[in-house]
Amino acid sequence: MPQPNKAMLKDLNNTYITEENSYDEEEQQREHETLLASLNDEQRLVFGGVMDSIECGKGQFFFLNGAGGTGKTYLYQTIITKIRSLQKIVLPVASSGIAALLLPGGRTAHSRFKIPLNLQEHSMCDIKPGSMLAELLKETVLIIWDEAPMTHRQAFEALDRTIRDISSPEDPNAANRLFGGKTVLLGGDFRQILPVIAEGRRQDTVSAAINRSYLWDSCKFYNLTQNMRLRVEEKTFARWILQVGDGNAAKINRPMGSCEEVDVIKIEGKLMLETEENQLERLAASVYTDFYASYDDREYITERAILTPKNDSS
Ligand SMILES: Nc1ncnc2c1ncn2[C@@H]1O[C@H](COP(=O)(O)OP(=O)(O)OP(=O)(O)O)[C@@H](O)[C@H]1O
Repeated sequence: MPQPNKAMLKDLNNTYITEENSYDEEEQQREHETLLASLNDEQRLVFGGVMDSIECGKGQFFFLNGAGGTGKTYLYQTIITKIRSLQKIVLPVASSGIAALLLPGGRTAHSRFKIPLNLQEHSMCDIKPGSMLAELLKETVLIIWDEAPMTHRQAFEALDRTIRDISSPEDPNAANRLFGGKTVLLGGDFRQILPVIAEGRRQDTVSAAINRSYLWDSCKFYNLTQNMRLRVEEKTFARWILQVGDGNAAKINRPMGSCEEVDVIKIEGKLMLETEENQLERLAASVYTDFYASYDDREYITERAILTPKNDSS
């Protein structure tokens, strides 16, 4: 009887790798074909670029830029199902738990890569060479990281150093390649939330963003521009959000002589919670209705969130 080789036995004992290899190839292939058939030209271009980088071992670093509704998640799903149908490993992560739940098999980046909470300029992830997680990373052909603009650049840099470090004993070239030669696809929208620096100034936020990293010089940039949402009210809302992000939304005129630097924009009444008192309690009660009856319902929790971009509740 043929004996399994050592590398195969090692993989079988690695629960992380076993878990990632447990997808049904045929089911993934079917799902992939359905998604692929409806990709628009912009999405197709990105799909081709990412697959080419993986298949030819180019190890490219990509950024997928696109406003809400332009089909980033849809495209990630198309790529993920393709890779899993080939019995290869892709690790989809997101900066926030909510976005991670939208990716099949997704996790938050901090939990997946053991990124330290107190990042410094030369931090590394807490992944020991030879550990199960290190072996999983070595086997991974693609990392997808959604909502990248809201994570501090030092988190990506820590992951870059860590993958080079754990891969280089077996592959000396890995030490000189971005992410040790792995293909990495970041995505998101710079108009949305940028890294939150507690009590930071504007320039602190700007210098923490991924586009200020040494990694950015090697990044291939893709843009999705077509809004793929079908419902009219969703399209209208998406258009308004885009105007807010671009600074073009209708503003409320400032009083004559005001030296205030920030603009005040008009928000439709139906999006407002009109209340003078107990504003935080009212907000929480309105977003999390029936919280105690529903807090352990995955769908209920996935569908709602309160964002506070300035890390300031007052
Ligand atoms: N090529 C496509 N064919 C059919 N439907 C699509 C396609 N691309 C996206 N969609 C649909 O459009 C809607 C928005 O897409 P998706 O959620 O992927 O956008 P997104 O860029 O991830 O948005 P957000 O940043 O708000 O999460 C979804 O309902 C999705 O199923």
